[in-house]
Amino acid sequence: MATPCLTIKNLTLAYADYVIQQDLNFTVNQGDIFIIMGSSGCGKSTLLMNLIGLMQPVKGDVLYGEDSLWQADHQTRQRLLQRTGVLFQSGALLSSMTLFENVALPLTEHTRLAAGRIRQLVNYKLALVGLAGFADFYPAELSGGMQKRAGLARAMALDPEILFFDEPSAGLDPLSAKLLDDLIRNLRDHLGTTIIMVTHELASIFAIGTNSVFLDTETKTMIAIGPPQQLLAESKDPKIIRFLTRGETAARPTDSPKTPAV
Ligand SMILES: Nc1ncnc2c1ncn2[C@@H]1O[C@H](COP(=O)(O)OP(=O)(O)OP(=O)(O)O)[C@@H](O)[C@H]1O
Repeated sequence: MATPCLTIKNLTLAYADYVIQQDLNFTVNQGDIFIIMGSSGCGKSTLLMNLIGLMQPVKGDVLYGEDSLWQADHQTRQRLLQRTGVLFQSGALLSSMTLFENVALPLTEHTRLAAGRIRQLVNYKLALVGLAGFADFYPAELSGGMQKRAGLARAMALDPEILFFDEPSAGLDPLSAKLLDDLIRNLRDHLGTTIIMVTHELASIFAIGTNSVFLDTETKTMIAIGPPQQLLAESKDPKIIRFLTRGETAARPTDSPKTPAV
């Protein structure tokens, strides 16, 4: 049976009085690769910030397992957030540090592990993302795909239960994007990490998404939830169909069971 990892309850997101999304209710289960999708500006990144403690919702709550993120005191919130890792669009590596130092940073900041143990863990994480042998390189000496994978190694440094990604494959060529998808799926399969990903890359959405939510700009709320393939095959909402077929299909034909091509 599916175990809830993150529960989003009646969430309303706003910048001051400007409501971005409201009445969001959904559950991310352990082991999901959960996609947050919707057109540009609908509020995907804003939702992510409310899930990772960087921005407080104006209403509702986020539960990590059974623990409230937003009713909790600061210390408890920090403890809950230590179970997470985040990879932002930019990869956010520190340019003045080598890959080794970048990946070691969360370990030196948040643990009391001995230097030798940290070295072992960093080398393991770099090997995990295919960057063994690049520990002494600086971010500027790497390709965009390698920088993303290094960012992933850093996000994985503290063995998070949940990994959040904001547009991980943005700016990558299709092959590097596919490699990153494969890596994300491997992490889920081998380490059991739950993945929550903001993206509008259709290839990634269909390749690795096990469940998804669709945020709508017009109504300012979610208008669909379900596995992406299922939404593509079954949704009757023109907005969802247009999005998932890159605008090639405006509405589902009623006389043909054929799935539109993507
Ligand atoms: N700091 C801010 N203050 C006020 N409004 C903001 C702020 N950040 C974002 N917004 C607005 O909130 C809305 C949602 O932005 P957000 O970046 O969450 O959307 P998104 O779906 O992630 O977009 P994209 O796909 O283009 O990255 C947009 O209208 C944006 O202009």
